[in-house]
Parts: sequence; structure tokens; C-alpha cells
Amino acid sequence: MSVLDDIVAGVREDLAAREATVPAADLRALLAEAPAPRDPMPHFRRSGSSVIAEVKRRSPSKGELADIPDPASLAQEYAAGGAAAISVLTEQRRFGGSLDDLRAVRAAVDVPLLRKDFIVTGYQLLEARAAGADLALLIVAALDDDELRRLHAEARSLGLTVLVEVHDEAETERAVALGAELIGVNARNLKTLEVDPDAFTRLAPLVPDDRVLVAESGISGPTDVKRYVAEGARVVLVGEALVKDGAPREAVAAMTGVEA
Ligand SMILES: O=P(O)(O)OC[C@@H](O)[C@@H](O)c1c[nH]c2ccccc12
Repeated sequence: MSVLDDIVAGVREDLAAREATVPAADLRALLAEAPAPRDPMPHFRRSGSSVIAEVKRRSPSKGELADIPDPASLAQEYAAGGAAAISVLTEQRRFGGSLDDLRAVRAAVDVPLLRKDFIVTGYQLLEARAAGADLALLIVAALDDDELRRLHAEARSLGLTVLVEVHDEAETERAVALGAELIGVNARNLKTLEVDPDAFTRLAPLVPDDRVLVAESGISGPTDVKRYVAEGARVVLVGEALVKDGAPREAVAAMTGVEA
């Protein structure tokens, strides 16, 4: 069983417990009252890099990254530094996150929020919207083509912007064929946890110019950002480097608006 399969199995168990407590119909009723989601695409399409800054406590590859007792105040620092969006990891077992983190961040900032999780059912999309997310991640490696298409359509119908994540050629072709507007190349292979620093370089040319490309994982500062922008990224998604930096506001600012 790959790491990814193992994570998804845990996610499905936790999900079943939540679904038994809060029925989908209750979430739908909540959403009927909710304000429309924020659209991050105009910021992403601006010239110069946009940053999606991530609230991330730990990961299966690196273990403990940072003690984040107050995700809301970290998010306020990210927003003050000019983050185009904030990613909140909500997976509990391996990443130490929760929907409570997402709700706390939503209450504290006005920028678009990404629910970063292993989304395998429509219920998780309802949860994302109900907790105040504006974007949702769909990981191509975790979904067959039917699931990917169905979840993508469901997310769009809820008004969510979808970040479709890929790591190899075949996944990139699936994302493009799906019509994904926002495609993230994760340098890390979630099945093995290995990082391939050349993944972006290889995959970016397979993506048509009308889509927005996001470079994900292993970005440590403005030098990395400049390289990815030169290779076609408009957006960078950064976790570890920001949660470990004592001055996250300045760190986000330094990675924002970088030109090739
Ligand atoms: O902490 P980093 O190396 O800056 O990486 C952030 C982000 O790319 C990473 O958290 C991530 C990318 N795709 C994912 C899918 C699931 C969980 C986590 C991720």
C-alpha cells in the first residue's frame, strides 16, 4: 500500500465518523445562507508571483514542522504580507490539521482560503464550503477519472475554485483534459514522498497557456520563486519555509510579485 493509499484510508474513516454526526443535508442548509465564495483567479493572473501561504504543523515526510497554537494569527501575518490565498491543511492524522483550523482562519482574514486535504467525496466539498473555504484541492493521483470529473463538477457547482494537483505526465494530461483552470505541480510524489525538483520543468510545457500553473512543495525563498516564474508558474504554494520562519509576514512579502 502506498503512503497515499494509507493516508486516504485514514481520511475515509474519520470522514465516516463526521458524516454520521452531521448529515450532508445539514451542511447544505448551512450553505444556503453562506456568502458567495471569493475568487482568487484575478490575483493569480496578475503579473509577478502570487503566494498561497500554508498553515501546516507537520507532514509524513518531515514530521513535526512547527507548533502552531494559533493558526488565525499566523494567517493574519500571511495576509499582511500580501498572500493571494491561504492554504489550511485540514487532514488530522498525518498533518495535524482540522476543520476547526479552517474556521478559525476564516474568522480572522478576508483572503481566499484553500481547504488542503485528501478529498475523495462530495461531503468533504460541502464541509469545505461550510467552514468558509473558497478553494478545494483535488489530487489526481488519489482519484480515478470518474471520481475526478464528478468531484470537479461538484466543487464548481458549489462555487469553489479547484486546484487540481499533478505529479507526472499522465496526471497532467488528465488535468488538462478535465478543463482544470488551476493546475498545481507538486514536486513531491505522494505515493513515495520523494521530491523531484525537475517535475515542474518537465510538466509545465504540457499545460496550455490559458491555464494558471502553481508550483508546490520544497520552495524555500525568492530564488526558488524566480526560477518557477521563469518556467511558467504564476503562483507558488509554500508551507514549511513559512511556518519555520520567525517573520512569516516578511517571508511572504519577499516571495510575492517576483518577476522572471
Ligand atoms: O511545506 P512545503 O514543502 O512548502 O509544501 C507545501 C505544499 O506543497 C504541501 O503541503 C502539499 C502539496 N500537495 C499536498 C497534498 C497533500 C498534503 C500536502 C501537500
